[in-house]
Amino acid sequence: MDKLDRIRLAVMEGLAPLPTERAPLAAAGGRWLAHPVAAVRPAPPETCSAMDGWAVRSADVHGAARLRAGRTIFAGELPGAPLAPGEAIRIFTGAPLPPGADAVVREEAAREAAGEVELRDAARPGENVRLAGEDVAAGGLALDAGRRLGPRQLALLAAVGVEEVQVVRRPRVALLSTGDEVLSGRTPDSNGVALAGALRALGADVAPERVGDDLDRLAAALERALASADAVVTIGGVSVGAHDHVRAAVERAGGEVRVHGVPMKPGKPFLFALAREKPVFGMPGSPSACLVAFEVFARPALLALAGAARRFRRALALPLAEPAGGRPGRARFLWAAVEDDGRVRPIGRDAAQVRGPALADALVRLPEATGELPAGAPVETWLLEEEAR
Ligand SMILES: Nc1nc2c(c(=O)[nH]1)N[C@H]1C(S)=C(S)[C@@H](COP(=O)(O)OP(=O)(O)OC[C@H]3O[C@@H](n4cnc5c(N)ncnc54)[C@H](O)[C@@H]3O)O[C@H]1N2
Ligand code: MOO
Repeated sequence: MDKLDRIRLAVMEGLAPLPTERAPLAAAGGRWLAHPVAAVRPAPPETCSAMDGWAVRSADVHGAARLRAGRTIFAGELPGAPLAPGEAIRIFTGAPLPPGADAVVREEAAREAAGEVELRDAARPGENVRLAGEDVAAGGLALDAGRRLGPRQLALLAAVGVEEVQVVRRPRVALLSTGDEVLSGRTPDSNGVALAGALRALGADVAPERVGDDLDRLAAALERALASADAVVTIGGVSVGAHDHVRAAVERAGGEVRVHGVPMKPGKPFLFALAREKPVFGMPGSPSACLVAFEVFARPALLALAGAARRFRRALALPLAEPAGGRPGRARFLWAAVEDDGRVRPIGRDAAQVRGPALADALVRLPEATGELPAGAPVETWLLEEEAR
């Protein structure tokens, strides 16, 4: 673990999930489960056919066989009376297996004529049969606490009869874009756009605001933010310029600055504080630095508040498509495209760029001990999955 990892863990330390609430499935999408959820019903709900064909007793079909053709069972019907020895019942995919049947012979391997069915091959016990609960058993664990409920997870819960879940409340995040140039619009608030979207993609309710380079105004805005939000994210004003008031405003609000300045590029001036027991993330103003610092520190910490078990991006070791490096002694982050052959190609490196973040599929992290790396060297690659919002 390097210095940066220790700081990341220190930022997350003590950030517990927010209170929980009950939600019907229809309102639970995008939230994180507060508790493990057990299946109310099994999936599949009943032992059923996996094919259109004929339900049989496998003992009747040791090889090619001729059986009496019985009734038909469709999906949604009751299984009805047991299958008699020497009988085959026409059955469709998803229809419940009649008692006594233990295999289904596919339509294509059977021929029906004059009230009889001719079966070409032997039927093995269990063939083309799905057992009730073989996917998820009733009462068994459906999803664990800390799982995000996306469409596929909601589908699983719906399938096993869960109608309501206990989820962590949505974080309320105040987003303060600072700077006279941003307030006036001379510099577009591109970081505000990026972070509002990134926060909403985490399920947060976002309250964005712009504040000029005025310590009193900034301190007042921060006070209001701390009164109403679970967390505050500020943008700009955290380095050493004459107008960099974020630290002073945090201290005026009684905040305790835990981190200010981190061994990485870009994103070096990042600030983390606790004020009224709420986390305050001070992001650098330079666009690439702002988004890197968000990825490295704020996103995992906010995921902890939101109740997520998985807080870090999935990281793979992928080979560099071209040489890359930096000054040893601090971690270096590069926006990168993942090419079709699985190599990663860095895009730009200036701390003020907006192009790299927009075109990247991944963020590459070069460790602090690394200097220049040749093409082909494996590098830690954080995959940035699409988060539409
Ligand atoms: N003498 C020094 N100068 C700087 C240092 C340093 O250590 N010594 N650090 C540099 C580093 S590293 C970074 S990163 C930047 C970040 O500084 P701040 O966080 O104080 O950001 P600002 O000065 O307020 O703004 C920097 C830059 O970003 C633009 N900006 C600000 N907010 C937004 C926004 N919401 N959307 C888009 N762009 C924004 C702002 O206009 C400036 O151009 O400091 C270096 N300087
Ligand atoms: O780290 Mo600043 O974060 O590069 O320009």
